[in-house]
Amino acid sequence: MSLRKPPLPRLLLNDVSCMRNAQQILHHVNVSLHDGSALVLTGANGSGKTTFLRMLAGFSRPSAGEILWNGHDITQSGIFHQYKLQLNWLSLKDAIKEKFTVLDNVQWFEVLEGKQGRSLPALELMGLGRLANERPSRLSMGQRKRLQLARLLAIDRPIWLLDEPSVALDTEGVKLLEYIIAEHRKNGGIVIVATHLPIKIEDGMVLRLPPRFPRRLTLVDMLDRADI
Ligand SMILES: Nc1ncnc2c1ncn2[C@@H]1O[C@H](COP(=O)(O)OP(=O)(O)OP(=O)(O)O)[C@@H](O)[C@H]1O
Repeated sequence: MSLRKPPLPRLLLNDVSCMRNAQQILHHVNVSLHDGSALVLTGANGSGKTTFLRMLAGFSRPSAGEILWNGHDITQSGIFHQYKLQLNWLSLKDAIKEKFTVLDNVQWFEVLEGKQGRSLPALELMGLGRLANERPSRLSMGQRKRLQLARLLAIDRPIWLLDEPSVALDTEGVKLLEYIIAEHRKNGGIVIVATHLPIKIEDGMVLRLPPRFPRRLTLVDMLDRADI
């Protein structure tokens, strides 16, 4: 009989709560994530999906509980320094610099990462190869989102925190997003996605955050309940 211990989760949220602006947003969340896994956060507007991602990114600390990376608390400064180098963050703010070309907007992040040669192939995969030398002002909303996805590929860090990554993408763009998420996971990456829109993520865990303030009954709810 083997007495080998099961592997530590790469990321563990242990009874985590989080406040924002003196209000408790997340209550006693428990999640464990191993290499190659995915977590999909859903819930009503204001339920705390972005707060969850911000906390994992280290922008805010848990008010209770702990977040462990490889078994170490990420809020310890020595650990956080290493942990943050594992993160790739895609937010609704696209951080695109208008005075740079499309290619420079990806390459800049790649160079900061000490890497090279990934930016153009990433843009090509995202269907932006022919726009590489244009200014971002030439891009549509969906193309700007594709540029952000190209950055994820060029920077190539293991833990992806994606806030509404499919907003503004067309059907092909969503398929590309699903493809790069699947490939990233095959390579052992972890993906955490906050989304309102359906994205196909095989065997992804789903965490539905409860609404912060239960909404009042609407006329439609009342009619439903009356079964008219
Ligand atoms: N900048 C902020 N400062 C203080 N409180 C905030 C701020 N942004 C959001 N909140 C509070 O945190 C709560 C959770 O917001 P959060 O953005 O995490 O929700 P969400 O689930 O991502 O919403 P959405 O679906 O609208 O993107 C909100 O109800 C709001 O009261």
